[in-house]
Amino acid sequence: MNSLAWLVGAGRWSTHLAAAPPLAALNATIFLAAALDRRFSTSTASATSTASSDSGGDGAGGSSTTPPPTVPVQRLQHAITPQVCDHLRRRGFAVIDGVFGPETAAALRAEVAAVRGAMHKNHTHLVHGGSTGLLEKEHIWEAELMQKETQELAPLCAQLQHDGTLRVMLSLLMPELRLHSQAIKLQYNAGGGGSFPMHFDTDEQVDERRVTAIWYLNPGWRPGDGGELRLYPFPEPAVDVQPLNDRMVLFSSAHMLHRVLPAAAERYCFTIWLSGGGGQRRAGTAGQAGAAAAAAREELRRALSGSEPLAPAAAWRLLTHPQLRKHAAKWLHREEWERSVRESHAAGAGLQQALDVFAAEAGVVHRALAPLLPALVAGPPPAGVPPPAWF
Ligand SMILES: O=C(O)CCC(=O)C(=O)O
Ligand SMILES: [Fe+2]
Repeated sequence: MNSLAWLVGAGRWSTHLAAAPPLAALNATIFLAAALDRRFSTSTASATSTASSDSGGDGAGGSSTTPPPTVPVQRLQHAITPQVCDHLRRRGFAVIDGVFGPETAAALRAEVAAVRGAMHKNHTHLVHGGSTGLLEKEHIWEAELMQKETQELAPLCAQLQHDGTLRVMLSLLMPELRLHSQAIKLQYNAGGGGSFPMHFDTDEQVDERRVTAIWYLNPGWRPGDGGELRLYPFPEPAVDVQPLNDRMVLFSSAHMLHRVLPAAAERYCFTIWLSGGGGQRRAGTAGQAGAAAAAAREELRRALSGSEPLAPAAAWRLLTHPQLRKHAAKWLHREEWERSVRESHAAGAGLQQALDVFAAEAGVVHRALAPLLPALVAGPPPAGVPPPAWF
């Protein structure tokens, strides 16, 4: 297969690194700390909606008296505002503080801690030349709430696994998401440098995950503890989200490149993935969609077949194209992508294989996108190039 066929091919990756679900996520990286910090203060200000007035306390490390019997899910009705959805739609992510209040956050944290004994290690999935390997991430433990025994250890999390309030609120304000189902995962990062390499949470051609919602449960978090979630809302610069207590972050599962920076301290969170469709999108229109996708691929092939660099506007139209932007983002951040792979796994043959997969993928993207790279490096996109759609 030539580079371009691989890149815009029929939805199967011959080479990729995946994080959370099998075959689901691709990995990569860069980031300019000072500029980003400034950008982040602006972006969080507009992304953040304070859902409660009693969220100021730090929850005192989970030492609350009586745990609340249920999660006050009605608070999500206030948390998911039109402003939050607007940010999510336009920028691909949104951050909301004080979602459930400190007591509930402490109780949720205690539940994740209670499930620790039933957790398994998280693995990076390496797909290379048709075979798949699993590479353990250091210090990262996870649990899905499949078993009754685990649900009994974490009743509030089990409530959230089934409660539809978040899904309904997002569906009301963003009907285009067509959300249909959800799944929860509890995560404990033991510190000691635990991190996630760059990845997407899904590939549109693999499943219908649309929105990732992560709640952080870290009352004592301080700068220096690490473990920030770094988002790469390409073509905008990266944004760091501190894993602060009772904070929820929402982002596009398929299009938001992200990673977790090495954590020096223990870190608790859980994730709800909201998925769409239930097959509705494919039913009936599969033929049309297939034809449209084939035409789009053909158009891309033509555009990228030359060897001359494209002018900035033409190049950026392609760089923000749904089929190319994720590769462009990873290529742009390739140094950090490689670093994140090294940071997330122990030295050894598995890490070497992951680095080989990284090098192969970065090389393919480099060759396939060659006419666009001068414009990408010179960035940002010129005025008039439409921003990419996130959902
Ligand atoms: O822990 C986080 O902040 C994000 C984890 C993550 O990216 C994942 O589970 O896919
Ligand atoms: Fe992720």
